[in-house]
Amino acid sequence: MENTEESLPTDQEFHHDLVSSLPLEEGMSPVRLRKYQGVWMSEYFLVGTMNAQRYFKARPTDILLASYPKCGTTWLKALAFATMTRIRHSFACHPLHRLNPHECVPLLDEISGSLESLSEIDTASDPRLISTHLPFSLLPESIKGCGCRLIYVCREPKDTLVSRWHYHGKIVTNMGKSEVIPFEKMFDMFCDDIMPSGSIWEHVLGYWNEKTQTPGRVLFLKYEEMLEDPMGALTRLAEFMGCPFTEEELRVGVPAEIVNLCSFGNLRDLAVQQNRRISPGGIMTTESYYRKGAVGDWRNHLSPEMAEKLDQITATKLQGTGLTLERPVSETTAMDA
Ligand SMILES: Nc1ncnc2c1ncn2[C@@H]1O[C@H](COP(=O)(O)OS(=O)(=O)O)[C@@H](OP(=O)(O)O)[C@H]1O
Repeated sequence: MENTEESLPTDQEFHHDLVSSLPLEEGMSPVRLRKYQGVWMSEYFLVGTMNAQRYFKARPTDILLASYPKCGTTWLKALAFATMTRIRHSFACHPLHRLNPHECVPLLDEISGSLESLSEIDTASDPRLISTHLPFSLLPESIKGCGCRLIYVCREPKDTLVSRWHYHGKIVTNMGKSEVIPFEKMFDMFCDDIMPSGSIWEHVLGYWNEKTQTPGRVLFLKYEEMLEDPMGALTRLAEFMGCPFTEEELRVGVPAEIVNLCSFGNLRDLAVQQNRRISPGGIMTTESYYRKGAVGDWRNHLSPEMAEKLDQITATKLQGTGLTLERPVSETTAMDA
């Protein structure tokens, strides 16, 4: 039979077919994982990822906020958005009072898999603030090649795992399911790199390698250091984004206003008051992104043996790279910071 234009699969159908042909892991139900280009990924984000890889056109002026899930993405988005748009928005009626930070910075690998979100990014004016959970290896070639700036936030793996497990519990509840994966099982999957966005160690190292190979391109932030010195982190962020605070802004306390606006306590209270469902896919509620905002909660979940095993993996994977994801010295909470 002759192929007419109608009978050819669209890119979207092609991508959906491709997703269902990929290796499947259902141990993290209801989140289904598929192995794509060597990385376990949440199935929800795969069509969006493929669309981004195929169609996204990066610009040298773009600023990409990248992170492994549960490492401080929400906070980084809030800080970067408030910093970049500070001339436009007064603190009294700031968009962050009514919007979740995830609604202020678009996700490149958008869950919907439609091209709408990509075209919205495409038409945005410079400089564009965009976010992703993709590992560096899966980024669209246009991002890898265009020299745009990357801001990466990383977090100590044991606390990241604990945060992920609690978040997963919320996904299960919000989807009306009852079975939460036992912590021990998620621990094993985490050690074996079978997590959404793949291995935390490969993820961090992908961006770390880019930082060492292309000086000046990547700002590397650590969640624990941000908690200890939020003002210091904000100062570095603003300088890296090309909009350092002026003498006058310092004098009238603009950085402190931004730190307070984006603080865990403030954003969590706003989210709890709103209590509404938001993207991705309307599964999560506004408050789902705020839990403890603390360092060291792994002590309440991991046995000494489990902690030792994860620390060993971290030490082995990062050996010789110059990067550390060390145990934090002090146990700062976001509420204190
Ligand atoms: N403003 C602010 N300050 C400090 N800490 C914050 C903030 N916002 C979110 N959080 C804490 O970050 C954890 C969620 O990580 P992410 O934002 O990366 O999650 S996500 O990937 O976007 O779903 C999660 O950590 P845990 O509390 O350990 O679960 C959140 O509580």
